[in-house]
Amino acid sequence: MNNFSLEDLERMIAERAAGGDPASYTAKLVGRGLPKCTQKLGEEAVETVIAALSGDRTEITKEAADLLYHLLVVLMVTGVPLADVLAELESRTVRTGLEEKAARKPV
Ligand SMILES: N=c1c2ncn([C@@H]3O[C@H](COP(=O)(O)OP(=O)(O)OP(=O)(O)O)[C@@H](O)[C@H]3O)c2ncn1[C@@H]1O[C@H](COP(=O)(O)O)[C@@H](O)[C@H]1O
Repeated sequence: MNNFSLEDLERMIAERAAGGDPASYTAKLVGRGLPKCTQKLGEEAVETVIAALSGDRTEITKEAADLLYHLLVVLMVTGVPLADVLAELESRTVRTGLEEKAARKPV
């Protein structure tokens, strides 16, 4: 399983969403629109936090997998390729996180 990548999952999500198979969770979720997809992303984020605080590594692993899957769904629905997120992360590697934070424009 070590060859499986987030890019593979991103591709699978796009295929399932486009296919519209009624047996596909992805197609069903995407069909319910962005607000539902983002609601699920938020729920999985909270469940990952709860798992992390419990210290149960099996639960953390499962919740983190749910979180990454739902993040990829939201990226797909909003039209942001995973490659853009990875490029953003790569661009940040030239400086520390605290330097990057200081350089951000105030909101
Ligand atoms: N990685 C995942 C994955 N992770 C989590 N989930 C689904 O996310 C859902 C989260 O569970 P919840 O109980 O929170 O959600 P729910 O109760 O079903 O939804 P709501 O009632 O809240 O709307 C579960 O139904 C999980 O099956 C996933 N569904 C699909 N994938 C991948 O996507 C591929 C395609 O799946 P289908 O689209 O179903 O063909 C699969 O082969 C997997 O590789």
